[in-house]
Amino acid sequence: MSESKPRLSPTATSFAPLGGATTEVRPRSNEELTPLVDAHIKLILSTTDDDTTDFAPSFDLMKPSSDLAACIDHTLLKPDATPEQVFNLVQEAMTYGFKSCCVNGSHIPYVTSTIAAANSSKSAANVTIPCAVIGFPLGASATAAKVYETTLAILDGAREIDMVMSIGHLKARDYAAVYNDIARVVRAAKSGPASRPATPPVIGSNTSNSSAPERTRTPPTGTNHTSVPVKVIIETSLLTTEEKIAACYLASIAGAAFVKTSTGFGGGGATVDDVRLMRRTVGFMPAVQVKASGGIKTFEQCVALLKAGAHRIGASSGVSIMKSGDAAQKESGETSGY
Ligand SMILES: O=C[C@H](O)COP(=O)(O)O
Repeated sequence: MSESKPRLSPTATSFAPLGGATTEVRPRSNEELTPLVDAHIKLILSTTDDDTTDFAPSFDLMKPSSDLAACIDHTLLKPDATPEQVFNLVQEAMTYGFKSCCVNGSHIPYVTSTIAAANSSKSAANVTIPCAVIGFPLGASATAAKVYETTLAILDGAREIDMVMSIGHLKARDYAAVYNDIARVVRAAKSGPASRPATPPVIGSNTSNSSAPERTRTPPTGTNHTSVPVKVIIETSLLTTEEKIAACYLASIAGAAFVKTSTGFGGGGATVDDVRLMRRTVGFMPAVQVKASGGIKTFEQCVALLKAGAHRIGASSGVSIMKSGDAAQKESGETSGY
């Protein structure tokens, strides 16, 4: 996606990320964070987005393409998702070239091994990677639980992490809790396998998945990553405008690679206005990207959200998005072949 210049011109020193390298996490206090958050809210609200110029991705948005597919996280997060449905998700992702398969942690080993098996039988490796949701869908888990969930998912092959922030602490303006929660997950994702805690002891054979094959948590090949990007889901449908700005600002300075609109389970999904606001809010740190997710069903929705500033799309309807775009092209006489 072509990176347009940040639309804001904050003084770098006033918004420099806190805490230096995000591999260290010095807990932050509300005394430190509240003035910074309030200043950013004021800045964003004062720069009305009268500039509605669209962001132009570096690829043609007139028809579905492999470039569009590479922006889509093909997602299956339903509580009743079966291994067969996960298998189909992976096949679809590899067929269309979607960026990732986004699933709950218990499905990560299966996604990892299914992609690896496909790659071993193909000359060209698939672009699709495993992506795990963490603290999903409520974000109300203890930080230590999110950290451990992150560690296990990466040991099982996850190459991206989509965490849900602590929404209640944000609404209580406990910015330290929100920041520290995100920063500790980011550190766990950046710290690399060597410093990850040992795998948990297997407690007896009467585990809830006793029918599941015994799994030894030795990192699958290719997971020797020292830096797995973390996306922070802020759940826009539950937030005011000021809270959306605060959440994106805190996620950015805590080391997030993306800010993401929705879980898809919070009663609302991605909107053009929210994506535009989020893109402006993180503009002071151009490396931070925006993911739109929740309720995205058509090619046209994807185009509108990408033009509003989204870098990535999360959707359980990836195949119909690609096909709906193709149908539109057929009507106009061109096809993309999907
Ligand atoms: O990206 C995560 C969302 O759960 C996808 O939501 P969706 O099922 O409405 O596409």
